[in-house]
Amino acid sequence: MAETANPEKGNRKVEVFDTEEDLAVSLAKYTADLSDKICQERGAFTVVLSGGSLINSLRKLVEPPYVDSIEWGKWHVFWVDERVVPKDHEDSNYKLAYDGFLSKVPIVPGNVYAINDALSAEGAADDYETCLKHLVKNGIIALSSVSGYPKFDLMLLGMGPDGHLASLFPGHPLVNEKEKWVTFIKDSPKPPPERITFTFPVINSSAYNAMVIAGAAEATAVHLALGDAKNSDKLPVELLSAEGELKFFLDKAAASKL
Ligand SMILES: O=C1O[C@H](COP(=O)(O)O)[C@@H](O)[C@H](O)[C@H]1O
Repeated sequence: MAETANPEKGNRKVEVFDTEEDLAVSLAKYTADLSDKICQERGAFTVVLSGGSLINSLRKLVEPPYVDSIEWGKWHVFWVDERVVPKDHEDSNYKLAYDGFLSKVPIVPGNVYAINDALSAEGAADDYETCLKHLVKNGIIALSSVSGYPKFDLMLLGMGPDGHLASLFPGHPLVNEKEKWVTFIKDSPKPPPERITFTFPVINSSAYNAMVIAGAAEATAVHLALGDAKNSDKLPVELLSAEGELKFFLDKAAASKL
């Protein structure tokens, strides 16, 4: 059973689920409904994944009815951040998503855009940005008429207990990057240190952003992001928005300090 915490604020919605299982069920329906709508509207669905616990929360998508009903052939899959490690490394967000999700659904392999793991962090970020520019040019990724940045259809995001999202960490200058679409970090406070990440202007230009948070470890950051606290140094999660809709999927533990 879900309840809506904090009434709507702008285009932000917050739903709290009794259990992480209920959350996963609702997240699958939300993603499948958007996939249906957007595949019909534009013939392609650009989905951005994060790493971490998010992938496990997508587990209902690889089961009936969704495994059979979603137009997987129209999906184009990206990563909001990636660790600069080989694709078969335990720390790879690609490997996590492939093992837990992508290998279980008929997405076209050529529509899965992993980073080039043969490059340095800087090279991989530039290469990924070039790939995005090419896909904007040929109309697979939309371009926001509001911001001028790429407008992905749906980003499925997670948050760490410190309030970071993607590889944008509290107090790190990358949080303020406005020029690049994709940038790199070599001193990530969370290992591994070398990563690439979408920047906030790209993340916040997304049509739909789903922020998925389960567990008590994140409750303080959730409270700062969604509660009435007035903190001057904003956490990355507090800077999150979306052009269309930003929806928080929380379990009771994550929402326990609201
Ligand atoms: O390092 C990362 O952490 C965040 C949060 O992960 P979680 O396990 O606490 O949900 C993740 O969203 C990001 O993609 C990943 O690289």
